[in-house]
Amino acid sequence: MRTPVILLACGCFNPTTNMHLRMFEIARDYLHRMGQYEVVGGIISPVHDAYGKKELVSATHRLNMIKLSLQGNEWVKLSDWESRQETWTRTRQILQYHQNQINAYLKSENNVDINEDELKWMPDNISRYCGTNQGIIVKLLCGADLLESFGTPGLWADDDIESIVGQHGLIVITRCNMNPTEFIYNSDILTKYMANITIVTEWIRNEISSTKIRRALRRSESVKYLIPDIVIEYIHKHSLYGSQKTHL
Ligand SMILES: Nc1ncnc2c1ncn2[C@@H]1O[C@H](COP(=O)(O)OP(=O)(O)OP(=O)(O)O)[C@@H](O)[C@H]1O
Ligand SMILES: O=C(O)c1ccc[n+]([C@@H]2O[C@H](COP(=O)([O-])O)[C@@H](O)[C@H]2O)c1
Repeated sequence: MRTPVILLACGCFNPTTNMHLRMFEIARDYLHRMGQYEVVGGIISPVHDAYGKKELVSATHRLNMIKLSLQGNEWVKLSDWESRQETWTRTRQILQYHQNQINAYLKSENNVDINEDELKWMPDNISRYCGTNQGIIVKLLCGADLLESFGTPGLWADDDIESIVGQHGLIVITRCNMNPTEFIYNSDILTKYMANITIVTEWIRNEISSTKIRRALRRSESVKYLIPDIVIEYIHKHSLYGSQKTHL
């Protein structure tokens, strides 16, 4: 029997690129074909403004751009829980919060204890799992750069890495010039929990990143087909990233 899982991607999404959306599709496709997991849904959790990364536009804009990007997408939902907290929250807590809410919902009688706001990011078909006594695991979906950031001294707590990989698990999408398999080999904690890490190879290599999109926008270069048209229009309308509307 397949283990039901939900894929949660965290990050800045500054702005959303087509690669963020593709990441969910190739992960779901690969996991279905491998047969171990059943992907119940996907969640995007944009980072809090207090994360304070250079050039980060407000969470309000980033949430709006994700909402626009997800129009017509039936299985990936936006969660604003992280951005509504008082300050930046560590990824371990974000995974735990969403997993606890989902499993509490599945166990609760008539779902009386669940706040309506929390339902917005839950997969539409979640009630199928009510009464099955089958817990749902929320896994962290990320690119290989996020995995490699585990090795940045002082950035992640060892306990958190152990909990994220041991209790949730990782689905890692390969990125240009990165070797996640070697990175795992070099880490004792990651090697210990290797069975909980799935590497998905993006064979159609690309170097799309939000950094390059912001750079192009600043220089008034076209970003069409790299991010959704509707997001480009939003960026121009709100003059984000130093963009000036020369063309779509
Ligand atoms: N081209 C890509 N290939 C694989 N994963 C990607 C790609 N772009 C983004 N991701 C993943 O999407 C998640 C959210 O990414 P994030 O918002 O940090 O995007 P980014 O493009 O890496 O941003 P920035 O360039 O601003 O650092 C991360 O796990 C990141 O690894
Ligand atoms: O939980 C942690 O300790 C932790 C440490 C560093 C980064 N993160 C998360 O990882 C994501 C990094 O995004 P970025 O754009 O800086 O690559 C973002 O969602 C952060 O909240 C999380």
